[in-house]
Amino acid sequence: MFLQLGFIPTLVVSSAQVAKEIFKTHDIIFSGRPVLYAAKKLSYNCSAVSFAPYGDYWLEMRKIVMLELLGQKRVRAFQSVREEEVKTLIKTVTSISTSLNYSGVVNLSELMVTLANNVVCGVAFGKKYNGSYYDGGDSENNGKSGGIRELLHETQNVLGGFCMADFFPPWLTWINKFNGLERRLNKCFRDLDNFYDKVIEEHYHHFDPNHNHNQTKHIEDVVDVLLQSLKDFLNCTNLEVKTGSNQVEQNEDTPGMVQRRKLNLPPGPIRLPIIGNLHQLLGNTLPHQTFGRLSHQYGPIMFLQLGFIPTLVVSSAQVAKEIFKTHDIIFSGRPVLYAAKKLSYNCSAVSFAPYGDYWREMRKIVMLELLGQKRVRAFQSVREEEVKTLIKTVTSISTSLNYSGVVNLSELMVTLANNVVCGVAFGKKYNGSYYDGGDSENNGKSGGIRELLHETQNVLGGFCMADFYPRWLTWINKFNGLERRLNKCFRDLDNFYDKVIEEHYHHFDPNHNQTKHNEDVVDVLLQLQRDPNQALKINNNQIKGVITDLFIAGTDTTSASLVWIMAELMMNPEAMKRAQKEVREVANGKGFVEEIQLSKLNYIKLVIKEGLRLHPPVPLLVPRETTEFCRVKGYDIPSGTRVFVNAGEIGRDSNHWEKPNEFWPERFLESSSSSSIDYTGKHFELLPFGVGRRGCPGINFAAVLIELTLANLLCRFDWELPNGMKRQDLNMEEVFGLTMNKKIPLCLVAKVVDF
Ligand code: HEM
Repeated sequence: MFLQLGFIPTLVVSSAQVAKEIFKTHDIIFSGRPVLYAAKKLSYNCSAVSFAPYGDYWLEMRKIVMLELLGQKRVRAFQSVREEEVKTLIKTVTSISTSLNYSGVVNLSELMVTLANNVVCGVAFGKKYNGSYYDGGDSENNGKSGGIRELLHETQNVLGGFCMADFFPPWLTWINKFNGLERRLNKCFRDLDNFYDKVIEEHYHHFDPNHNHNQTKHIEDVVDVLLQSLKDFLNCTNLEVKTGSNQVEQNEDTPGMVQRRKLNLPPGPIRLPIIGNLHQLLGNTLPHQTFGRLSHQYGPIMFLQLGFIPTLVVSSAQVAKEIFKTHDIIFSGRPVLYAAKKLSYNCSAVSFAPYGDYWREMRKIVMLELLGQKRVRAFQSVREEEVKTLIKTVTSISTSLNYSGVVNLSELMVTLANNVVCGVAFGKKYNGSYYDGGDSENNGKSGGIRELLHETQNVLGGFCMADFYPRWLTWINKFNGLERRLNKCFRDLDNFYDKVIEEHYHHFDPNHNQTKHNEDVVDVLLQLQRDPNQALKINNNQIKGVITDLFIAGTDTTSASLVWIMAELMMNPEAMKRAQKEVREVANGKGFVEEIQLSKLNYIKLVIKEGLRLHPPVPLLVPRETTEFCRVKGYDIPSGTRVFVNAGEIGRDSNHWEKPNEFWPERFLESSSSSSIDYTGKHFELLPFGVGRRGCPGINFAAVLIELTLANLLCRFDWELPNGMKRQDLNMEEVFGLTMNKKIPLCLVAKVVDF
């Protein structure tokens, strides 16, 4: 039977036959657990078995529980605990039945609870804790206020009670503030947590040969077993608890018992309560510059707390190498960010999918079918046509009186990159309004697709407080306008994509009157959708997610690179002269460099490398998130740590680069020491496209477009600064966003060169 409980689609199974079909055929699919409000908190962010999401982590934890705690051998080992408790029960019943006070009436309900609690206590902790949890449960206050039995009773009640927020979207959890549930839950959690801390502390002594614990020999209990596996895992000879300036005891928000130990975290600035180091990030400088400055003080592996988020910042090639050579998989997660989640159709595209089988399949599709060398070559005509249009536009502006010859290269580069990605993705340009499917011409005006993509970049790249706090705080976005902007963006993009997909259905209809066209990305994805041999069945939302990926990851990055490279060439006339000489020789009097001739351009490639070194368009890469606990350079890195690799800082590290702040393409010439360094992720000194499994898959796509465009801008025109401006007056400031753009648009005068 199907029901809708609040916002939650709900299935109720009420016969053996249906249960059999489900669990014989679809057991894995039905093995997830919902994230329930109280259970999440009390199970330490779903880190135990019962509420862990189905997956590798749950499998490991269940293995531990089955092997070490609940397997037959272990159950047998606790025989004496059970027998002792049942004997105590019998004694109690006997004494009540013979006592005059109780007139022989036994409250079996109460006694069964006591029995079960005592057995679990004995098995879990090696002794009964009947007392108050304030003193670690040692005093005797059987069932009275402040007692452990009472605390467990309250925990059961909180877990079992009706919670409105479990049936509505996460932002509605604020309701629990008013109905008292949050207060009760927090109190329960705090009391349990304090009690557990004391129990664990007591158990540490069982491992310490020097501790005078005057213990009687005891059966190994559950806490002993878990501490032993932690000890084995950490390969420690003792469970010494370290102390130091940057060590925290982690007990929530990061799955796994390992985090219950004091961690030896990398150095970092002092954290303030609640905001951690967020205030440092919100200063006047840009995040990669702030991180750069802090890393000079705290080192190339630095730990911060941004709001509630443990954060690692990597600022040297050496640390990046250690991480991505040794722990690439652990560092291949992505955090779930508020705006990215919505705009990537619930992380269903490549860039924000969590690391795992689904991401692997989607990335394979994107690499094989959309961004691989063969496919990139197939789109040569789209690129050449767009670069020719660009040259025509610049020519017409430079000869027109209206514009006094001044070309806004920043704007033209965005148009170029958008048009190329549109051509590749949809088979045609959509410059118009998204209300009519983008067909009318309203280049960049209100309601236009370019404007919509621009707003999408802004929403994605803006600062979102909820990305640094627990999920229930996302209601903030209702008040600061982000949610409204995000929903509008999503709706408009979604409507537009629907129309584009609808149009593409006709390409598969033999009766539809079509003109011949090149196969575009939407065609390829729709074909895969119909392919019965395709392992991953992709739906329309996934197709939309992939298209968003191409636009968001591929347009601004490419245009920003071109703008920065042109700006650097304007600042360095010698390099400009040398680059122009090369392209004009290769063009051989034709006035246009074709793609096939790009392989002859050597110096241009060095210019691009140098531009990307000084101005990586995504200077902190796309944030990663660790999927497990690991150690780097002797430091503990907890699971769920957000990771920024400061490619901007690494590219200007004076330990690796001579004259690091100078634009000097010659550093990559064959005769020099940096000649072998390229940007494909093999050399950790230069990481504009990222690194490892999650490195940029669009590298070929971007490289060929940047080379072709730059070559032709330099071939066809001589460039000058407008209005008598001097080189040193050219503003090279950066502006914060998803992509690091030049703050002031690059406006230059183009002089057409005759061929
Ligand atoms: C100059 C141009 C470009 C630069 C500098 C750039 C840079 C990056 C960076 C730094 C990352 C994150 C890598 C990491 O986490 O290690 C990335 C990821 C990505 N890029 Fe690019 N990119 C560019 C162009 C493109 C293009 C043209 C496309 C597609 C048309 C593209 C598609 C992607 C995708 C899908 C991802 C996510 C990969 C994943 O998470 O598995 N990029 N890019």
